[in-house]
Amino acid sequence: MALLGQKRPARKPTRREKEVASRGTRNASDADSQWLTVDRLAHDGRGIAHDESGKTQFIDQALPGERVTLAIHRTHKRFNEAHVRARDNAADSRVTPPCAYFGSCGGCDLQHMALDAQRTHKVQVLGEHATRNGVTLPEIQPLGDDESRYRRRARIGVRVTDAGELQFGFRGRGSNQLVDITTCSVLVPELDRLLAPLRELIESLEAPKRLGHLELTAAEGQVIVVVRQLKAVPRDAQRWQAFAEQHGLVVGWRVGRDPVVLEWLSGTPNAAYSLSVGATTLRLAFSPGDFVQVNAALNQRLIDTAFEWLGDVSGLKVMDLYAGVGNLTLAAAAAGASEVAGIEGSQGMVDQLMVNAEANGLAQVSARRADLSKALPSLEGIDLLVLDPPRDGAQPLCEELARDLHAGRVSRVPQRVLYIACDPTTLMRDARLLQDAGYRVTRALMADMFVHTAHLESMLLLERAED
Ligand SMILES: C[S@@+](CC[C@H](N)C(=O)[O-])C[C@H]1O[C@@H](n2cnc3c(N)ncnc32)[C@H](O)[C@@H]1O
Repeated sequence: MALLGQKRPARKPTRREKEVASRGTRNASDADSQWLTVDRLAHDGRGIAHDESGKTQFIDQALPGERVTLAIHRTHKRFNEAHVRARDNAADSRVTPPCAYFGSCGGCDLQHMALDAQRTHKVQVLGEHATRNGVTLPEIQPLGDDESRYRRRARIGVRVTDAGELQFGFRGRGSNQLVDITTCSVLVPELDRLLAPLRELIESLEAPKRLGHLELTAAEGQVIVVVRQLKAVPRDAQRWQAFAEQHGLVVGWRVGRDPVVLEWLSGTPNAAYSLSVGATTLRLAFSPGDFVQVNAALNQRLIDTAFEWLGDVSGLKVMDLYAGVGNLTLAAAAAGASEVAGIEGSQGMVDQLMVNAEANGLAQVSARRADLSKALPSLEGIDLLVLDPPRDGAQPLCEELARDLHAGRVSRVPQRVLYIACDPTTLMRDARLLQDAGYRVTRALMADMFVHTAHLESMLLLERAED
């Protein structure tokens, strides 16, 4: 009989559910009382120590050389996850985190480490990924700057609890819950100073529950706020308009589900950033949903380094895969390449790339849409291949290059590959494929694009011997 309108009786947990529960969370009172010394850092920035039985402990915010006792918050068969209960000494690299939310907010992992120590750690991580994959690297160049207010884009979650409390911020560490914030020390100042007023505005809205999240973008000369709104609320639209006027913002909302409609409530978006290539200054326009690197200064320096490595590219035929709105495509053209073809999966970004090429007078640029996980382009006659894939990497393409090289089809294999990656695991997997086929990594760089987090951007130049 159907239990309409009645509570279902509790069912027995499955064996899997029982196992997960028994693994579960131990509270601090169960914690180990041994003093352990932290040996090194895991790739995600947690300290690693071993207890008397040899079991590995991953410890939040513990640094190499520190003696600690632990509060274990999760046990597994081969390792435990823990945080520090007591610390006997402080590593030289320890600093006071600049943000009061560090530790609870999931946005940053490394604020307790000095910036140069963060960078040394990330260079080491990149090197370890290379070693693990058998890739031979030259010395890894670190690239970073001291400006840690770097994020020009952010997505802020908004939730109203059943008790009517507003939560406004990023997800907590290892949790789905939002950590309520009024400031963020890695946002560029024009975005950070908006957080407290935005929070106040949302509290005053008629229907804050209709709001999903906010996307903030600091473009040159313009700050754009896009509100994810489940259902339009006209009185709230007026409040957003007044807020936009007061703070000089462009505000839009994406309303509804299926289809979601983007409606501009105040101002007209005209987002763009500048990029210098030699004596040329490019202006790249983008829409709020398009990919752009979050750290503008490091993006510029990464491109400077790339063209320093590449030397004179005039007359070269270049293909830029995963091209976005043309960040590297236009840079290669401005540096003198004779033909540059960009391929990108989003038609909107392909169109934007072509608008950008035309606006910057770069007639040698072409672009088309393709899903590069399925359709591989012909590289016949290409001198330089630029790869800048998402986290999955570019395995199918690298496999195809390796097959062509093994089969002696050298005209289809570029002399040089410039590979930029946000995931060192897939980067080194792909680099190994290219290395086995005859490429050599001649330059390697770790760009600290995401300061205070364990993420790193890397760039390799791979070259094969002249035919
Ligand atoms: C890391 S971004 C790089 C964008 C650009 N190179 C830049 O520097 O701004 C990766 C790009 O790959 C695109 N992309 C993701 N998956 C793709 C696929 N399967 N085929 C083609 N493009 C894809 C994304 O839309 C995004 O623009």
